[in-house]
Amino acid sequence: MRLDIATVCLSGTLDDKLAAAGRAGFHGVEIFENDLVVSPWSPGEIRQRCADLGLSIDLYQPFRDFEAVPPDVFAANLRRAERKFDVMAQLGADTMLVCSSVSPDAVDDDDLAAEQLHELAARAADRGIRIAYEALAWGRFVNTYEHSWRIVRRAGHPVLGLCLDSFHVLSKGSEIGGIKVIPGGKIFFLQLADAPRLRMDVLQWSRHHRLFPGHGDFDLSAFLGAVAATGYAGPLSLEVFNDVFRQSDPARTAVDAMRSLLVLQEETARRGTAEMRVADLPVVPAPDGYAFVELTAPDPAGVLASMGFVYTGQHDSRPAQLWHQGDARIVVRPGTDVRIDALGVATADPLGAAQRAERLLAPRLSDMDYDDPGVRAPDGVGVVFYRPENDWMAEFTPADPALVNTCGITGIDHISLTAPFDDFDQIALFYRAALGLEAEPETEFAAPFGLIRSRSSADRDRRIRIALNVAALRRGDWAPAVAEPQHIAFTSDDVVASAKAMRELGAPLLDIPGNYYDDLLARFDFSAERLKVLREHSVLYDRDEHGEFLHFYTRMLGSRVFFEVVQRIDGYAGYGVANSPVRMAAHRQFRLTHG
Ligand SMILES: O=C(O)c1ccc(O)c(O)c1
Ligand SMILES: [Mg+2]
Repeated sequence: MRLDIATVCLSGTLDDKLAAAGRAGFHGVEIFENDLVVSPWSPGEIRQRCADLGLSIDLYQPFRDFEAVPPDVFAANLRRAERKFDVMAQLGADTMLVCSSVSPDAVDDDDLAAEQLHELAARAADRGIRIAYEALAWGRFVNTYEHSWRIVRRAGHPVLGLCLDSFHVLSKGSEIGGIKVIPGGKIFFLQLADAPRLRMDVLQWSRHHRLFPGHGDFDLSAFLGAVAATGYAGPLSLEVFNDVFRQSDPARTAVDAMRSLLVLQEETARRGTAEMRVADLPVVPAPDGYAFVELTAPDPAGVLASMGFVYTGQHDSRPAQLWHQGDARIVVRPGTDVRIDALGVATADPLGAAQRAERLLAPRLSDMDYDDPGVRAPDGVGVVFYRPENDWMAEFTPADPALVNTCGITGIDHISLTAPFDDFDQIALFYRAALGLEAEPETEFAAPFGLIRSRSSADRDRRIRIALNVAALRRGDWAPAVAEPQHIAFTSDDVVASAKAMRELGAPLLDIPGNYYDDLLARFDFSAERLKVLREHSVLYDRDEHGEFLHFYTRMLGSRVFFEVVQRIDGYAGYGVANSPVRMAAHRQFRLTHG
């Protein structure tokens, strides 16, 4: 299917927007009138520019406040329309979007609306133009797709059809089953936007908070499935009004937008909509877990050894060391600060997985860095794919077996990354789509330096879990929060024993304040002995409907990375998010007292 984007989605002037859309691989655009009016290019030049970029102009919009008005206003509106048809002729655009009226001049009269739209369509037909009528969710009298369809049907003109916009339909909670009775040929245009569920005025919601598909809470694949079932064969066009995107690098936004459409098509097809031709995204087996996590660090040996890791080998061609404990493997390469460089993901089909991620517009990693196929995620973290049988370990020359002081770590539970506010949604969608993960419910918590949104995703078997937090914005000079913390959470079958063993080896564990334990006692009916053990070892606690969660943290290593050790009891499914503010405050306290 043709994949389009409205120029309103992207920041900049028309040349920035078109270049970004073209480069991201879109087939066509909706030209927003404002973008055209402020452009130094004539409509003919815009047409040429689009052609050079391989873009068609599939819609001109918006034409407002046209229908159901008194005769004098109607005459003026027709004159206005004729001037826009002139522009469209020069643009080579054949479809004009007419929004349902919000005008105080309009009257509540469907017959009059149909009659006037018929007249508009007759004039459009003379110019080879089609009219797509869209019910704005805040339209004065027409604000549901069902109502706009009744009027279009009553008008009965072949070049008058509907524009369906997922935001207007889903924001009102309309029944999407009704879409299936509309003949596909009468749907002239389809606009797609997601949004978070918010309780607010619908116009404000639409103008400020629309999102690309997969970033919000709407069931867009059900919506697209319903539209596809009508036989609609026109473009899938993104129309997202969003305060952040209006200011962001349009090239990056356009890539994010394209990725969201590819994922939406795939999901719609997977949910059984035969009409939806699948984007050629390779389908790959579920990941088998973390092969390893790669860190840059100046002096890894100290901390990893104090946590019971064993130095296992030196890479044959790169300055990288392999450390392991249980099934947790850490590759460390020397560098000035500590950061997570790459996730090694075990999969039965490494090449397919890398091709899928590449098709999702992630750049391929160079062979210089890794012998195996990998990509760079939008947050800069490498994702490298390996067969599960560990053949990648052959690249390391085994080290002399060191003194083994295991501290009970059995594997990697999850990776936690922090994304800048503006990129959070696209980074979350990328990891989910590239690795075949399912989104877990989004949470938010009040942390010392900001309200933090947190969203995790995991594969069905919970072998790969990625938790993503929004970075605190760090407004002004008051910026005490760690910029973009990252951490690796290891599993242990006995967290208290692990904490004890690590303390004995001198691991830099994080002390948790006494108030936290007093509060635990109030919230949970602990025995005095149990509480004493948790307090003594700075082990935190959480509980969900499945079971219990025990975990502890290290101090910050370098400027942004720390480790966690977790124990999930009876299928606890969360991440101890309730304890995150405690951890953040404790990291802050350590910085204050130890510099
Ligand atoms: O917010 C608006 O006015 C507006 C304009 C054009 C559209 O297609 C739309 O969905 C909303
Ligand atoms: Mg719209």
